[in-house]
Amino acid sequence: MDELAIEVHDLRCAYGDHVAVDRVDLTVARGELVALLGTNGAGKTTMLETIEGHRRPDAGNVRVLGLDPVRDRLKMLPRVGIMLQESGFSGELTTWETADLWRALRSRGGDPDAVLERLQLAHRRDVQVKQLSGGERRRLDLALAILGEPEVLFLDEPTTGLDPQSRRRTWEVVGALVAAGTAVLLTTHYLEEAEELADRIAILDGGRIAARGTMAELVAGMAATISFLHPSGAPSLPPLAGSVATRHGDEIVVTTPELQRDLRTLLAWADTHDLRLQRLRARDGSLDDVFDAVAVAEPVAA
Ligand SMILES: Nc1ncnc2c1ncn2[C@@H]1O[C@H](COP(=O)(O)OP(=O)(O)OP(=O)(O)O)[C@@H](O)[C@H]1O
Repeated sequence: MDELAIEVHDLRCAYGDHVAVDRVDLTVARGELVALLGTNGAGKTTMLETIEGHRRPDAGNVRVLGLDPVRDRLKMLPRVGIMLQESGFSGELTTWETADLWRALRSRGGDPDAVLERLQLAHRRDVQVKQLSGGERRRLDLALAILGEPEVLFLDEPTTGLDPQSRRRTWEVVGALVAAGTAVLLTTHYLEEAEELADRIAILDGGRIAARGTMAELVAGMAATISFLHPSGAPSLPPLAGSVATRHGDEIVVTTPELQRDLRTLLAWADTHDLRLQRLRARDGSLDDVFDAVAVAEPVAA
């Protein structure tokens, strides 16, 4: 069995003269979740639509389960689940009728009641879709995408509009599918969603992959920071070799390659001078920092 469920090689997609996806490579293995992040207009949706077979690439190669998503569409569809940003289901049908219709259309099998139970929609099975709340509809979208346990799952911003509890429940369901061997390609604007779920992360910017790797690999190059309110009348800071201290209003921010060493030095300095460091915070580099670095590096139009 092919270990790679999704293979994208040298993909290029353009709208007229505008290149939306520019020579991108990406793979997702079975049992792996890859999160595609990016600024607005970075090309995530275009890329996802092309991998799903809704658009033909202008150049490059896409394979899903070894199949060409456009040419072999009918063979591919029963084996994949797709959760779009907006679903176009009739509001007149009930939740259960929608799931049952979807099962018949996708000829993929699966038990509508089981999947509704899994997404905590069993109590809403006989309610018309138009009467569901926004969050319930989003959960129904996911229920339909995972009906019949697809081998590959595409999730386009799956938790937008969900409350924290529903979001966590969604993460549990997706995590269980990945553990059972499903390959998942996810786009999201929630960095904590990528941190929670992704085995690997790719950050798209202006149609190109600007950064990629595991969470650990991505944040490895990011400096840690220590911040605190500058105590009034405090003497100058102790020497912190290789670190940079800046002042933002009343706050001191130390950017450091040696978090533990500098924190120890600063606490000793505060003890010696009998200072209280208010709003003291120390943290490692984060995905936000990686994302900011990508966004900041964006060329400014002349
Ligand atoms: N139908 C279209 N015709 C022309 N340009 C388009 C079309 N759809 C998208 N674009 C452009 O292609 C680029 C990529 O858009 P895309 O929707 O793929 O980005 P995205 O990363 O999904 O953005 P968002 O996070 O805002 O949803 C953008 O510059 C967008 O304006």
